[in-house]
Amino acid sequence: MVLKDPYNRTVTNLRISLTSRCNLRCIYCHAEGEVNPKEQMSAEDIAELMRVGVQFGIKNIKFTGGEPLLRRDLLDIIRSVPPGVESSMTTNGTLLAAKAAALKEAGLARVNVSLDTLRPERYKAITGKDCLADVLAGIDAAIEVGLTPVKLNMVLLEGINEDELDDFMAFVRGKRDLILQVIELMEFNECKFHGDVDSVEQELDERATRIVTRRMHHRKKYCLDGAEVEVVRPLHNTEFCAFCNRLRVTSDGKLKPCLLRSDNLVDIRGKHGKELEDAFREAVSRREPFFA
Ligand SMILES: Nc1nc2c(ncn2[C@@H]2O[C@H](COP(=O)(O)OP(=O)(O)OP(=O)(O)O)[C@@H](O)[C@H]2O)c(=O)[nH]1
Ligand SMILES: C[S@@+](CC[C@H](N)C(=O)[O-])C[C@H]1O[C@@H](n2cnc3c(N)ncnc32)[C@H](O)[C@@H]1O
Ligand code: SF4
Ligand code: SF4
Repeated sequence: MVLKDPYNRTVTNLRISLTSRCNLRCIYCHAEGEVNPKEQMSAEDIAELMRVGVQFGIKNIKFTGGEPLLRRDLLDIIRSVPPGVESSMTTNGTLLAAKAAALKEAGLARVNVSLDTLRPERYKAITGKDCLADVLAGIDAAIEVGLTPVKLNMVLLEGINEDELDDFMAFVRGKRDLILQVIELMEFNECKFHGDVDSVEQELDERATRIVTRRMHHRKKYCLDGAEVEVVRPLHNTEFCAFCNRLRVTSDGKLKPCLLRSDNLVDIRGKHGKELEDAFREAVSRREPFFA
């Protein structure tokens, strides 16, 4: 049975934050909208939640965080993804090189790797750590073992990386396993680097030989000069929200109907069986498009 929210949006995608911990300190991080989590869901509870999700029509599961690769029981969690469900992970990639093969073997389908710059000094300025080379090695390893397509998540930051768009396109050009995602900054903690996504879209519109609209969020995917570029543009975008099919789960065990709200969470700590199913239904019933 597939659940629909009061706005007729089906929920097919579960986005699970596995930890609030991270080994980087990105200047813009929204931490998936989590506010001071104090506990962490166990692998068993996550497995039960995924089973309930599948009962209600979940087809895709995204693991995120914090940094999901910091979870020691990550492979157990991936192995417990119910059959028939596509699982993917969004990671900063710093620890990916050594773990890519095991992730693939455990059943993970693909990864998105956050990479806002191809220049080491900028990487350090954005994330607080001088480890761009590790991320690049992680991307190579992910492609090598088939965690593909690998999406490179580049958050557009005014005065920081807007001039690197062509470099990124050159980086993904001709590589069928790499897709560039240009992401609009969602401002949290008064981060003031909102890049000009309008101009990027305009340029891509002019240069693209093919434009595809994805079902999810009605995101646009541009094909140009052998490069694939997806634009994630959530702010004040009523279409993005109208086609939102995801339910989030915070690392401390709360169902979160919208990334940008924290006033309508459904606590699932200590809930199992029928109680958990009811909580899942309740969270879906609380979903509202943020930009309407
Ligand atoms: N506002 C908003 N932003 C989202 C939503 N889903 C993803 N994002 C943002 O989109 C960017 C990319 O997120 P990822 O975790 O890499 O996943 P994705 O691209 O959404 O998913 P896939 O295309 O399935 O890999 C991040 O900046 C997320 O914060 C959403 O439902 N609402
Ligand atoms: C919160 S991170 C968690 C997973 C992992 N640590 C990583 O960085 O990929 C998930 C994604 O959200 C993006 N993100 C974080 N803060 C954001 C913001 N304020 N606006 C837009 N995207 C953001 C990151 O670039 C990353 O691609
Ligand atoms: S690596 Fe991910 S979770 Fe960590 S600070 Fe950067 S965006 Fe946030
Ligand atoms: S802002 Fe909320 S409703 Fe809109 S796409 Fe994101 S999670 Fe969905």
